[in-house]
Amino acid sequence: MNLNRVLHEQARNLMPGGVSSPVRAFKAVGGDPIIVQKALGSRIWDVEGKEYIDYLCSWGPLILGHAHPRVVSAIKRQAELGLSYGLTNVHEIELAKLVVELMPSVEMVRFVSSGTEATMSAIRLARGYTGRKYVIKFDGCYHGHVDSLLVKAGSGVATLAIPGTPGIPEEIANLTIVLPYNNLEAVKETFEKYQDQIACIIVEPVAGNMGVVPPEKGFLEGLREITLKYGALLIFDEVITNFRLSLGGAQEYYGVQPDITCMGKILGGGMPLGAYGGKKEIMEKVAPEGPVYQAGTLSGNPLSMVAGIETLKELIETKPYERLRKLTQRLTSGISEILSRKGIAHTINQVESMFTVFFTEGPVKDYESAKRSDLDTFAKFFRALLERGILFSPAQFEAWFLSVAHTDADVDLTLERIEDAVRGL
Ligand SMILES: NCC(=O)CCC(=O)O
Repeated sequence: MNLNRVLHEQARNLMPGGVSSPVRAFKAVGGDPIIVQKALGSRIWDVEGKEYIDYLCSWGPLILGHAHPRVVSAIKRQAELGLSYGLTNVHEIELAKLVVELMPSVEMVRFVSSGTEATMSAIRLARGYTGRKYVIKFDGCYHGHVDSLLVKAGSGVATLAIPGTPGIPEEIANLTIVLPYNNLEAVKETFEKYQDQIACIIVEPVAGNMGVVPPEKGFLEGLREITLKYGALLIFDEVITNFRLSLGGAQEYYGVQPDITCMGKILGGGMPLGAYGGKKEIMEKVAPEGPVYQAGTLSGNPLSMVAGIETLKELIETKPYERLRKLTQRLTSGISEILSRKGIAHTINQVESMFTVFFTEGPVKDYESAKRSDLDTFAKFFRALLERGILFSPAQFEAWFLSVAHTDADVDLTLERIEDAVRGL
């Protein structure tokens, strides 16, 4: 019997669904989830020794590919010097400096251990700073598993079609107002109704959790304008987009500056790391400088810090963005060509090195249109590719990622295998 299946069965007795995060169970696409043995560069191997070209890239952090030598040796060096101090270390100062230099709107930053912690803390800070309680989020956006942000969320919640999550009291969910993405009119109407009761808007500047959905022209600018008008804060959840679209994230890419930015994924170079940051005036409200409390035993962990520092330095020194965009473009146009030839309805949304294949005519501009994708075709496509050694997100409402380790030859091989896979669809 397949070792992946044997181990998954064991795991299911020990961990809910046999996983530490729901999407890893491959529930929406059927078939056995793979159990990983190792990974290097653009490749990942399961416990059977089967090799895959990896476009999941750990859900986004691995822009340098798996086990990049520069990052790995920094972690090894640091490990000899201690794994955690629970006190400030010099690497925090260095990474904070890099973040402040690179992200246009960030003057001060607080490190945490995950993207979820970053968004949870950012919301608290926005409420503490404004003294208001309502939060606006967008349908199909996902900001981690924070109570008040898990309302009509994308990512795994959308994938498993969970309408709402038990365990979140109505009183808390009621403080979150959910609006359609790319719909400024709805935002305006909501502010007219709630006026000065809205603490903040939180938004993925490029949605990545209903599949990739770019902001329409004027959407982010409009959010900036409205929040300024009503004295609410604008929070960009850049956990996926930071250092992915450009060195300065989506805020640099689109030229719109939020008040608070949530970071993660690439920031930690594959180690657990999140952060939130923004203008000094706002960040100085965070304890111990100010009254808004937030803490963490492992926050600023030296292993995560050095992994983040080396990742950012590598990106600064090599500026891989144009090459990544072109390589991704070659992959997406190749996929589109193959699907068109086969007469399979599809739309591919790409922003730089992240993209999603939707099985619908499109355009896909919000969660309503993303949901038109034929999930049955998606599942078949996923399984056919997995069988042929191509791994991407086992969920429609996520992104594919390329890394600097992916080569032209990888893309050629991927297209060849996709061509073969769709023959059977
Ligand atoms: N884009 C969503 C994620 O990266 C989360 C992955 C997970 O739920 O494990």
